[in-house]
Amino acid sequence: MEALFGRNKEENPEPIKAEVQGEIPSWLQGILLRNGPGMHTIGESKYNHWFDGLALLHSFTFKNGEVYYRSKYLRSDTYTCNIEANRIVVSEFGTMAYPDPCKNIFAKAFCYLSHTIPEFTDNCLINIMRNGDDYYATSEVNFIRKINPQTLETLEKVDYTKYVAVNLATSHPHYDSAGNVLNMGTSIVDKGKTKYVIFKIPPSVPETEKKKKKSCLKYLEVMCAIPSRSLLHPSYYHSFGVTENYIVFIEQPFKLDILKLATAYIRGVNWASCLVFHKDDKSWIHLIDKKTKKEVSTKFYTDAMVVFHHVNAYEEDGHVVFDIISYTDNSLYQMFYLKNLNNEFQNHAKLTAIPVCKRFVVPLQCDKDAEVGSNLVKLPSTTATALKEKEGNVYCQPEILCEGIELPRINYDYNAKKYRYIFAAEVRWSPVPTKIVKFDTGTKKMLHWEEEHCWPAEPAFVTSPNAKEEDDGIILSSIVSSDPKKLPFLLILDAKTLKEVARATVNVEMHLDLHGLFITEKDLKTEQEKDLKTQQEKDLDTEHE
Ligand SMILES: CC(C)=CCC/C(C)=C/C=C/C(C)=C/C=C/C(C)=C/C=C/C=C(C)/C=C/C=C(C)/C=C/C1=C(C)CCCC1(C)C
Ligand SMILES: [Fe+2]
Repeated sequence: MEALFGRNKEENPEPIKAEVQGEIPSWLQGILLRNGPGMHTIGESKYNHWFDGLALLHSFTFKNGEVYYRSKYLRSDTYTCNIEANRIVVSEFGTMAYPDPCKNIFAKAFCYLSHTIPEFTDNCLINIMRNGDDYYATSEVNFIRKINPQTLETLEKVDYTKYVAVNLATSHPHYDSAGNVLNMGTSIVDKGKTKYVIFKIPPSVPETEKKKKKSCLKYLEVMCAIPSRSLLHPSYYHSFGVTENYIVFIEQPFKLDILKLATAYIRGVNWASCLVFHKDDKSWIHLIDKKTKKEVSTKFYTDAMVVFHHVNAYEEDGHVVFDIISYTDNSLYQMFYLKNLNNEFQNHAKLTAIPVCKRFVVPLQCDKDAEVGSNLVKLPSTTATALKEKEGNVYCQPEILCEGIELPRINYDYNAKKYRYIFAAEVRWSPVPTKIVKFDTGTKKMLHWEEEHCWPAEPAFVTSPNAKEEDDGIILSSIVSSDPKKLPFLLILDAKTLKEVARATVNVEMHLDLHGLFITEKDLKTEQEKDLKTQQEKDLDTEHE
């Protein structure tokens, strides 16, 4: 346990050929690229929290039925500074470091009101984001780190604040069919006008600008800004939902306390202690119309909850339906403190609220004449309700879809559309993913894959060629083992049956990761190809001149 969570993992930057059992589908060509914390001790100093660890990228490359594994630490400025100092010198969410680049700023009381934004960590350990031909390691602060998806090399550091006024941004962006990135961030240092900002990044730069080799981020567009209900207590959020016409944002009572943040450094506490769950408050559900860029004016709310992952959202007969994994408290973050994840974790690392997959249904037409107390949901397929209240507010009560799943993924071709299947890791009361599950939201039936001592990572769905049905494809997951004698492997399951198709075993110490994505062969461009493309475009331009 200790070994799986807290022990530093070695990187293996050169490709290692995996031993394949079963048959890798011949059409499966590309790279599964994933991110997660790999180093928690630097010299004598240790991070407090598992989500603080230095980002370790790893990938499985599928080529002609063979699989190659590699891993490499993200060479973030955080990594470099820490390794040079041989101790933790940059603060992470769960670990305050001294000295720290933030010192000059946060030593001044109430400096959050000033315009100076301190340089935060660029240890992007949570996910991978695709933007056109570019790939980034992401976290939840204003920095993202461009990476080479084939070699795992770290490229430039990109600062969102140069393009949009956000101090935080999610590591779970969405993508539309045109390849635009849609993401959300929070602006907390803009003259006290705390707000949530929804923005869009195009997949390429305008034709006329191509010669200048500018970044797509230069063409970032702000779609909408939603003022925070409380200027000093913006909500924390880890993801959001999209439907064809709307963005779904939950302003949950799991909030950052800005006054506490401003004094955290001098008080000697971590940033995480400034995140507070107000169990008696409401969770507000915001729907933003993508076309008008305005919020739906009806006030929808539900009970207090803590949400990290949205599963999917869609519209059906005048309703917005969205599925999330929710908790009734903040024990998930507490559970991942490394002091709890030792060999006696069974006693220390326990959730007091298990993840529950819930379906909310929000009516788009709120009949003015509807009686107070009436249910505005007209969908026969769900037990979720939306009750009209006196003040015109609408109180939403969810339908419970299932319990004990996390790290949800779907066939992303069905994102924002009516869908049926959720792929996820099964978790109960401890931070141990025990099974891979496929949940059918229609029949409520579940399929499982499990093996003794095996801890599966978030399952990624890859569509098969000529797919007709939603689950025509395979599931990829990297599996680590709590039995030191058992080697880690990449697992391929048939997404229809959840039966094993093949596995590729690697003789390395693999880390537990968080999130990632699959890049198909055709989307992979070598740096030479990218340069060639730019050159061809330049040549075309000169021909036209
Ligand atoms: C063992 C496994 C893998 C599975 C088991 C199954 C299971 C239960 C899975 C559950 C998984 C979940 C729910 C994962 C969630 C991951 C999260 C929430 C990561 C957040 C990171 C947030 C990060 C890094 C946030 C960093 C934020 C920072 C540094 C903020 C800094 C800040 C500073 C410095 C001052 C100004 C304020 C501000 C807050 C912006
Ligand atoms: Fe996440």
